[in-house]
Parts: sequence; structure tokens; C-alpha cells
Amino acid sequence: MTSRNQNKPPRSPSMKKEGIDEVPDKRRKIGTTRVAGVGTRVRGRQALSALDPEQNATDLVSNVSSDVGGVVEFTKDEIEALLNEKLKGKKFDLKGKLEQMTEYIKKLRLCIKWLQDVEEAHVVEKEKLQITLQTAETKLADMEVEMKNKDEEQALLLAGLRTDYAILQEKFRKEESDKLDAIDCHKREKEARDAAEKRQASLLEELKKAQQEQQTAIQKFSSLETMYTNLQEYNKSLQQYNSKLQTDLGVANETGKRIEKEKAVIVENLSGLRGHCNSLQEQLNLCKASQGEVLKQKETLVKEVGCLREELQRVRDDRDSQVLQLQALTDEVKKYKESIGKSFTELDSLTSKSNALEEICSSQREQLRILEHQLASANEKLKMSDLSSLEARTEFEEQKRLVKELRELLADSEHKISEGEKLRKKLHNTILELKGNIRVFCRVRPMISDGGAATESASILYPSSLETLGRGVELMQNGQKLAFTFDKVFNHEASQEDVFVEISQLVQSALDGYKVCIFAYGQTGSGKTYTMIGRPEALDQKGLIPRSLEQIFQTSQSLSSQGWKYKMQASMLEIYNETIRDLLSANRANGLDTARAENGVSGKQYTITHDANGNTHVADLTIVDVSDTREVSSFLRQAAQSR
Ligand SMILES: Nc1ncnc2c1ncn2[C@@H]1O[C@H](COP(=O)(O)OP(=O)(O)OP(=O)(O)O)[C@@H](O)[C@H]1O
Repeated sequence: MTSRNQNKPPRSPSMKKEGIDEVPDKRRKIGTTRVAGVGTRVRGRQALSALDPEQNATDLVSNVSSDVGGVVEFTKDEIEALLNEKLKGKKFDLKGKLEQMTEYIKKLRLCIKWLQDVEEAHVVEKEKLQITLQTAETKLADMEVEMKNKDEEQALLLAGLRTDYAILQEKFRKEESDKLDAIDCHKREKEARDAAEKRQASLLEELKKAQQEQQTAIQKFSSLETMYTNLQEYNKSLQQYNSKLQTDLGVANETGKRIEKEKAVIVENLSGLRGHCNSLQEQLNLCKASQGEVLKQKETLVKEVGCLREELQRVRDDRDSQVLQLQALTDEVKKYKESIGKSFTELDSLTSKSNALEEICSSQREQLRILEHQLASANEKLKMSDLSSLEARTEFEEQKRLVKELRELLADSEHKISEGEKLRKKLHNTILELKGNIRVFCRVRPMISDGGAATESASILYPSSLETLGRGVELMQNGQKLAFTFDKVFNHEASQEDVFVEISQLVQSALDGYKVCIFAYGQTGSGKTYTMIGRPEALDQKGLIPRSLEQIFQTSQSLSSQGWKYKMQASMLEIYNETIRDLLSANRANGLDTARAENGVSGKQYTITHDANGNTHVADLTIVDVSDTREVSSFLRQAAQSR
């Protein structure tokens, strides 16, 4: 820095040149002699360094004499050597001594001159240095003052800078937080912009779709317009066709009724046949039981006969042996008789023996006769039992044949019934199809009491033309007439029963295995709940649901005699604000927090799915088994409470 350079006093060029501030190293300078020409400065230290201290003055003089007109420089040693120099030669050689003295004086003069020059140079140098020192000191003082001022200035500047720095730091911190805020804001904006871009993209997509839809809708609209005109024409032809169908329907209804009657007769016959079959079955069972007994009797009799036969055989064998004995005895008697003369005593004994044997023989004969008699009666019994067994078998075979015939008849009747049932279903379905698979009925509810019948009669009319009889309704509004046509119109006087008569055919369809949906649509208070549920406690005010269920249970019971088995399950749900609510859920029945359950905390999603058979399922929905109307009524009450 400039201030540092200024503070260091400049080196005097003369000092530098003449080496005043530097003491030279003698050893190094030995042997280097310099002799400068006149007017040239010679470094004093080096000038006489070549001289040996013990070199005599003669050599020095000879050196000096050779430097005529030049300036010789001396060192301290040289000067001391010069001062200590002594005169040489003979004591009285004055001339020589004079010469030596002259030479010595010359040298001294030279030395003095050199010393004077050196002194002068030193004085000049000193003055110069003093001047330089003074200027340097002045400069230094100036510089110090300047430095002080500058220090103060710098201190002030520093203080200012520190304050600025603190302010700047504060600002920096603020800027930093602003920057972070800005970054956050930027991030948020970026996200918002991304979301907006996405939304824009989706909106564009939607717009495209909407445009496409609009175009297709326009096309559809134009095609619908054409279709509408076609349909109008078609409608006319349909109306003609409809009247024809109505006639067909009447015929079909009659056929249906006839078939129903036939079915009833067949069912009656069938039940009679069943009764007969049952009694025959019972008889058959009795016969089977009696046959079993007879067979048992026969077995015991056969056993008995076997025993008797064995006994008879044994008796016969006895008899034969006794006959043989008798024969032998008779032979013996003959022999004895021949030898009569031999011994009378022997004869007597033999006679008595013979008598005894004859007695035994006669008794055995009697026994044999009895046994034969028993055998004959047993044989008779056996014959009798064989006969009765044969009879029973014949009867059994007869019964078997009868049962088979009845079974065939029953199968035939059942086949006829199922055929009749199929025909009935087909006819029923045809009737319903003829009536229309989708039918829209209109029910006009009675006016609220304070409205008065007059207003109603004035505002709602039922046209009586043949085409629209029972199917049309006309509304008067501000003197303008609005006409509507439906498949059926129930006027305000129509009872719950009247409405159900139309619906019951659909219930029958459901029982026949078709999918049926009945729903009510209308503004608040128009009577949807009244029509669908009504007041189940009042007989005539029961709505469609309780009546349908009664019909379902009645039909299922009557069909159970034909071998049909029904399993009923019920579920009830409500869709409110696009949310499905399970009306039979235990949570609802227990009065638990419904909002919690609806928020999905209960874990129930109620997802709607459709399977390949076209059945619709709502997952997690409570499904209950029902077996009679009583149970259903209780569930209906539970559902109403849940709502
Ligand atoms: N045909 C009718 N005969 C007698 N009373 C009726 C008839 N229709 C409706 N009502 C009565 O009108 C009132 C409103 O009917 P309901 O509650 O059935 O209307 P809603 O269409 O179900 O209304 P919301 O949409 O508000 O449930 C009830 O008191 C009901 O008894």
C-alpha cells in the first residue's frame, strides 16, 4: 500500500554506493583491488584491502605512484599500517630517508585527502539525509494526520457500513424469507397451474367428448325425428293391432282360465289319486305284513312238518324193527309151536312175551296212527297255508300292478300338470308381453281435503273415448288441456286392491322365474309410499309390497304340494343422495351412528355389481331368510324405522 512505502525512508543512493551502512566482510574482499579513474568514486573499504598490513610503505608508494592523478581509497588497517610505517635504510642515509619521507608524506597526503573527501562526502550525505529525514518526517506527520483522518473517515465509513450491513442483513433475512415464501408460493402456483393444466386437458377432453356427443345427439335427434314420424305411423298401426290383440288377449285369458280350471280339476284328480294311492299303499303294506306273518307261519309249519316227518320216520323205523322182531318172534313161536312138546314153561313165557310184544306193537300202531293223523292235519294246514300264501302273493302282485298303474297315472298327471303349468306360464308371459314388458301406470291420488272435489274434478279429467278409456288422463291448466296416455290410469277412487290386481300378474311372473321390477315415481307427497307399502295394519289399505308377499307365500305353499320348494330371502335398501343405505342392517336397528356407517367407517361399501346372468348384487347388503308374511311385516317395520 502506498502508506507503507511512504513510511519507509528511502535509501540514499550515495549510502548505497559507498557502503556506509554496510560493513564489508574483509575475508571476502581480499585480493580484489579496484582503481578508479579521476572523478570516479571508489569504494573505500575495498581500495586498500589488497595491501598486506605488513606490506611496507615502499610497495604502497609504488602503488600510489602508479596511480598518478587518481583517487586512492584506504581502509582502516591500511591507514594504521601507514601511520606505523618506519623509515628503512642506513642511519645516516639521509637522502634515502628523505625520499622515503617524501614518499611517505605523499601517501599521507593522499590518505588525508581521501579522508577529507570522505568526510566531505559524509557531511554532504548527512545533510542530504537530514533533509530527506526532515521531508520524510514531515511527510510522515502529514501521512499520520492523513492516516488519522482516513482512520476516522474509515471508522465512520465502517460504522456506516456496519449499520448498512445490519440493515442489509435484516433486508437479506427478510428477502430470504420473502424468497422462501415466494418459492412456496411458486410451488403452490406451479401445482395449481399443473392441476389447472390437467383440469384444462380433461375439460378439453370432456369438451371434445361433449362435442362428439352433441354431434351424435344431433344425429340421434334427426334420426329420432325420422323415427318419431315412423313411430307415429307405426303407433297407428299398433293401435289397430292392439285392438286385435285385446280380442286375442280376451281369448287368451279365457284359454288361461280354462287351463286354470283344467289344472284345478287335474290337481283335484291328482289329490284323489294320491289319496287312493296312499290307501293302496297302506293296503299293500298290510298285505306285505300279513304275507310276512303267513310266510313265518308257513316256515314254522314247514319246520313242524319236518319234525313230524322225522318223528314219523323214526316211528316207522321203530315199527319196522318191531315188525321184524314180531316176525322173528312169530317165527320163533312157530318154531316153539313146532317144538311144543319140548317145554310148556317156555311156551307160556314166550306167549306172555308175545302178548307183551303185541301190546307194544298195538300201542305203537296206535301211536303211528295218531302221528299219521297229525301228519295229515299238518299237511292239510300246510296246504292251507300254501294256498293262503299263494292268495297273498297273487293279491300282492295285483297290488303291485295297481301301484305301478297308479304311479304311471300319477307321473302322467304330473307331466300333464307341468305341461299345463308351462303352457300357463307361456300364456301368462305372452299376455304380459302383449300388455307390454315395460308398462307405465298412472295413479291419481285423492285431493287433500281442503282442496275440495270441485277443484279436482275441474283440473283432472278421464277421457271416455274407446281408444283411451282407462288409459288416458287430461289435466287442465290455465284453461289449457294437457292430455297423457298410459298403459293404465287409476283414478283417485282406485283402491289398493284395484292397483294390486294389475300388479299381481307381475308377481306371478316373478314366481314363474322372470325378473320383475316395480317402482313408484312421483313428486313428494304424491303417494309413492302409500301405493308401495300403504298401511299394512289396515286390511284394505295394504300396499303392493305386503300384498305381493302374501301372494308369493300363498302360491309357494300351494305349489309345495306339487313338490316345489321355495326359499325366500329379502333385502331392503334405500338410495338417498346417491348413497346406498342398508335398511335391514343390525347397526341401524341398534340405533348406532348412521352417519359413521355411511362414511364408510363400518367398512361396508355397498358396491353394485352385475353378473353374467344379468343379476344385480349389492355387496355387504344384509340378506335375511323369510318364511312367512309375519316375518316380512316385522322386517318392513324395521326398514320403516331405519328410514
Ligand atoms: N291414493 C291415496 N289414497 C289415500 N291417501 C293417499 C293416497 N295417496 C297418498 N295418500 C296420502 O298422502 C300422503 C302422502 O303420501 P305418501 O307419503 O305416500 O307420499 P310419497 O310420494 O311417498 O312422499 P315422499 O316422496 O315425500 O316420501 C300420505 O298421508 C298418504 O296416506
